[in-house]
Amino acid sequence: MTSSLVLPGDETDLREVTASESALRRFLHGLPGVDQVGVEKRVAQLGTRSIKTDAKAWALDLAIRAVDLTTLEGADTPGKVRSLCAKARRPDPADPDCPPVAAVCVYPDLVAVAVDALQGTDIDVASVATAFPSGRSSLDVKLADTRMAVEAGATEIDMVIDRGAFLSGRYGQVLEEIVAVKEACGDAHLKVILETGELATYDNVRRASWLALAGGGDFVKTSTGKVSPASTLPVTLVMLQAVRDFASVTGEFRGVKSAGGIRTAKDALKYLVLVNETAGPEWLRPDRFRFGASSLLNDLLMQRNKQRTGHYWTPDRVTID
Ligand SMILES: O=C[C@H](O)COP(=O)(O)O
Repeated sequence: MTSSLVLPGDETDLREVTASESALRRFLHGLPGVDQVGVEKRVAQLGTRSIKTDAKAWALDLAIRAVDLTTLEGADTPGKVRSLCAKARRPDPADPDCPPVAAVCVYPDLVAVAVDALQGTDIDVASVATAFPSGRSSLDVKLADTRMAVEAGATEIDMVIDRGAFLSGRYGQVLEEIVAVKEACGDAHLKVILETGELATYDNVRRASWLALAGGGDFVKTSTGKVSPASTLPVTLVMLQAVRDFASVTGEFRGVKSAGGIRTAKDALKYLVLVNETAGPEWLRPDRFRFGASSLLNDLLMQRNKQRTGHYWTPDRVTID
């Protein structure tokens, strides 16, 4: 078993931690337990925070810049992906100051279409891979899926962990898959989807986050959007604590992507408050925090417009996300 990561200092050396299944289990089960009541209370408290007008305008723009504009439907077509890319480039065609989103996220077979449509921009093309959303396939198939997306031009890969293996305690297998997919990514960034709605406990979310980080994930991502519950504020808090603690031990900054079920600007702002208060303001940037969302952008744009003009858009200004 190998890890791409060596922790500085000698208290926790992930080379040793990941050297054997038993050491890995000891490490993951030795992580402090999550105080469920405390986490939920903290989220409820932060949810009541109001944001001042200036900060709100800034936060709405940040939220737009942090969106991975997503379409992951069996019925997706090149035409739909092109429309989405046009929206990603210029979310509000009437306002040249409106920032573009961070990335467009699609299935592997539509990566080339997105790459072509986003030429000349800094917008990333993210592809789900590794037998998304279930992750139920052989490692060879998962690696082939990843390579296909990267060869087509994906700059970000959103993999899923094998939840069956994780819940059975086969942590070494999960880690090895993450390490292998990271290698197959080459220069593309790797987001590791935990599918928190299937992990049952916050302790498992914390353990899976550390596994993903130890395996070289650039981001830990909550959900596929195909399982309910998808992203929640409490699981995001636990994941933010993991990247914060990982950074304090290793000096390496990794990101969190909250994905699935986030549809309103009001909720997006609650997430940004949570990021600020849990990981810190250093994480309030699109390379350290993302929203994976298929239908959040329109509400962000409507609230942005309301903020600037004092009135909402008329329905004809709203296009598909
Ligand atoms: O990764 C992103 C999710 O699939 C999007 O989920 P959503 O359709 O609930 O926004």
